[in-house]
Amino acid sequence: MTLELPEAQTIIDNSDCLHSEAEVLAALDRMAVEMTADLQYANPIVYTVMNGGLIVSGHLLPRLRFPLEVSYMHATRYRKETSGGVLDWKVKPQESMKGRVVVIVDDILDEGHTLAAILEYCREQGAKEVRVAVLIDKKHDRKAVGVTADYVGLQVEDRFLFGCGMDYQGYWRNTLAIYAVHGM
Ligand SMILES: O=P(O)(O)OC[C@H]1O[C@H](OP(=O)(O)OP(=O)(O)O)[C@H](O)[C@@H]1O
Ligand code: HPA
Repeated sequence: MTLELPEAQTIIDNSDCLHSEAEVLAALDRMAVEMTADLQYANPIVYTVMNGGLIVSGHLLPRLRFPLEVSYMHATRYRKETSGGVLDWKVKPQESMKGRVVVIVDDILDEGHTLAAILEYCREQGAKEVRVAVLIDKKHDRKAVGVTADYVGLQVEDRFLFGCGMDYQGYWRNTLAIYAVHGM
């Protein structure tokens, strides 16, 4: 369902800004330093998990000043809802990852079911190593067993977030700052 414009505007006007644009950019700088130290000689394929990973990748990739290939996959389980359901693979990776170092970039590690399925897929496909970079790791104890990220920009409280790739009812992926929906 598409929101009426006033409603979409009210959502952001009433939200709580948890991390400013400057804080997000500083977090991306830190992630890039760590990733460069670990991966500059690894010749990785870096996959953006669409749609949420789009903004993070757009800012992170130019900070990785070493040779790498770029691709994407699309897996979704929240759609326009605030709780996740069954994972729907819309686009699986198209190229061979056999023997390669694979880096997965996403906006958020929440309950971890999306990443669990992606990690399983990459290992089945013969990736030599899989590293995970997320801007946000949400703080709670409902994580899928064994799912962690190697590079994390910000630890954020357990609220429903939007901005920097994350949507609320399909809107507001297009900010750099991170917001929490009022009352959620
Ligand atoms: O850790 P989890 O609880 O599995 O949630 C994290 C996933 O949820 C979001 O994707 P979503 O399903 O909303 O798809 P979208 O990015 O296309 O909106 C986000 O971009 C992550 O990929
Ligand atoms: O808090 C969230 N906000 C938006 N999308 C999400 N996908 C998982 N968790 C979230």
